[in-house]
Amino acid sequence: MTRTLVLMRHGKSGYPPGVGDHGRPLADRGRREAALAGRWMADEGLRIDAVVCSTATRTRETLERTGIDAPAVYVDDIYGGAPHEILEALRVHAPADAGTVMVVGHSPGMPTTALTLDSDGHIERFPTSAYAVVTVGVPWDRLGLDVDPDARLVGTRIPRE
Ligand SMILES: O=C(O)[C@H](O)COP(=O)(O)O
Repeated sequence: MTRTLVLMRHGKSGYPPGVGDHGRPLADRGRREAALAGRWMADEGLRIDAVVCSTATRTRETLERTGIDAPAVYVDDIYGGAPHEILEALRVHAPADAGTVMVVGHSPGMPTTALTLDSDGHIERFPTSAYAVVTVGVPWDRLGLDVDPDARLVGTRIPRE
């Protein structure tokens, strides 16, 4: 089975006074671009089977705005997570039979995870709402272990009007 991993950074966020980092919401632009990302994914034929999302408000809101209604789990380790934590979350939470899994997280976690999986990959920039598409050649529960993931960074998309 070909597995595809979509690593998405949350949309542009706001900084309302008195709201801690974890609770910060999206800005209007972030809401629009997250919705656009959902449309771009659909247009390129990405049908998401399962989602692993950071617990931060801005990532939850990003997922909601994409319109993707696949089953989602919310994992605190994605918030501020390094690649090994993100891969561990996938090992634990990605359903074995899911063909395409999306992680909604942060920078630098999302782009560095893509480059950890494909060390020959290249990412010039990864602004808010960007997503990377990575094919993976091993079951989800082997990611991040001492196993070649046989992964390829297919590309990065930056949804903008
Ligand atoms: O992805 C990120 O850069 C962090 O979550 C910080 O978010 P921000 O850039 O919206 O402040």
